[in-house]
Amino acid sequence: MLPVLVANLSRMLDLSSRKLRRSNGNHFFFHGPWFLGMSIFVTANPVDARHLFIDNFQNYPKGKDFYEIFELGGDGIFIADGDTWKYHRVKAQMLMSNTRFRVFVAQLSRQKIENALHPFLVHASSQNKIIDIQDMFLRLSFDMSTNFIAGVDLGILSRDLSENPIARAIDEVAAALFFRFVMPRPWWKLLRALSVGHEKRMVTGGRVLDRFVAEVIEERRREIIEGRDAPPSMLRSYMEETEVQESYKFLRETIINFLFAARDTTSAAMTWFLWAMCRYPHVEEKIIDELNSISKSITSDGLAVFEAEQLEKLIYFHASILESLRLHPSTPLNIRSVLKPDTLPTGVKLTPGMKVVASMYAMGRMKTIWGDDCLEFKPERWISKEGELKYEPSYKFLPFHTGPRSCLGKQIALTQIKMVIAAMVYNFSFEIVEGHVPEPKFSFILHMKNGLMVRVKKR
Ligand code: HEM
Repeated sequence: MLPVLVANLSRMLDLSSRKLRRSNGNHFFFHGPWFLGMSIFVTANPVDARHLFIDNFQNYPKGKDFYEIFELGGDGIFIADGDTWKYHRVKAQMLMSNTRFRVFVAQLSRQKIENALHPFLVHASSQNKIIDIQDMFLRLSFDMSTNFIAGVDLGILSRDLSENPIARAIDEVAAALFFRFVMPRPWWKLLRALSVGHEKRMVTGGRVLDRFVAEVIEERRREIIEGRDAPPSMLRSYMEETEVQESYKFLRETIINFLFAARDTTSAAMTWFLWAMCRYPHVEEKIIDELNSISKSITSDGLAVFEAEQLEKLIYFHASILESLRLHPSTPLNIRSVLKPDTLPTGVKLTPGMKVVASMYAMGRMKTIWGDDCLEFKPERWISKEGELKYEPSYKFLPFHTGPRSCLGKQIALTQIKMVIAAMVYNFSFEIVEGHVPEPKFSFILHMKNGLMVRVKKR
């Protein structure tokens, strides 16, 4: 069974979605070889999701295996369970729901659009260059995230697209984490003991990240001691609180967990959305019409930039982003452990030691949830007859997860996606290079396997 699984990894999302669509109850069990004791319950059923993530959420923690796989992130919000998780969650929630913080993130996004994104696209357009827009979004999203999380701008999105050691370390660590996730535990443990392959890169990448984190914490500490002004950031705000001032461990875990939570998710969402704009020009046209109805400022380059609060008014644009996330959720799978024996409302019995996987990718493609046209890209499905946004329960639409562990960065991510995409499609047109077929890649994040190669033209 396992060699078949490994050989089909790249097609795993589509294969499992097909199986989920055909299975009674839209769920199934996957049993690995007996000697691994692997028993996984895979579901795309909203009734299961509601029970697992909301009603009996305490029984489905991330678990010990998850903790071991993601050891680099320590006890951070993304990894921890119980009281440690709650502590991180309460602190982060307070900061991220603060209006001043949200306004600051929007201002920062605007600066990045004007100073990095627009110059990059103007240059690419004037040179008639083919660009990998996935790589561009990863760079932009990394710059934006390090800025609001740690207060540093690494300037990774630049004209020359030079390689950055910190971004490379994150990529290598993420690939190694995924390798651990899909390989039997004894296998990756052996590679770790031998310090070879992904495991070796995990160690070297981890060191680069730790050095980066140590430097930014030291820099913020000096700013505070010397009474220097600095733009607000998560790190600075935490360090100004006496309670956590000295806890290096807490600050380190916050930076690492938030970098992993924010960078790839947001950039993957932007990449699939831009792909949708190229693939469905009638949707793009409607979005541009909507953008024409709100106020904008014109930069010295003669390019339009939109403010977050203006973009909030646009229903069709918002609906299109939800539609893109429905078909291409940034995190395609969500994994949990089983603490105590439990019976789901659908009658399935789960026992401790099993793993539970909810496929957001499959859920977005279920006729039982979205109707016969579930595979079509139709922003209209999110809009009522009265022209308002339709409410869909979060356990049915899981790209930002649901329940007590739902995404804390949802509003920030939506703001960034809207500001960036508006500044792109209003000023530039994009065309996918002929013969380039974007394909989902099977990993924690729904990246495109071969990037998204496009030509860009100034409108
Ligand atoms: C389009 C962009 C994003 C998507 C689709 C997304 C999606 C998700 C999902 C599915 C989870 C649940 C993961 C799990 O339980 O295993 C999650 C958790 C989380 N997200 Fe996001 N996210 C996005 C952007 C962001 C950003 C920009 C931030 C930070 C500013 C962020 C911060 C977090 C945090 C801290 C958690 C952990 C919550 C907890 O466990 O209590 N996310 N996100």
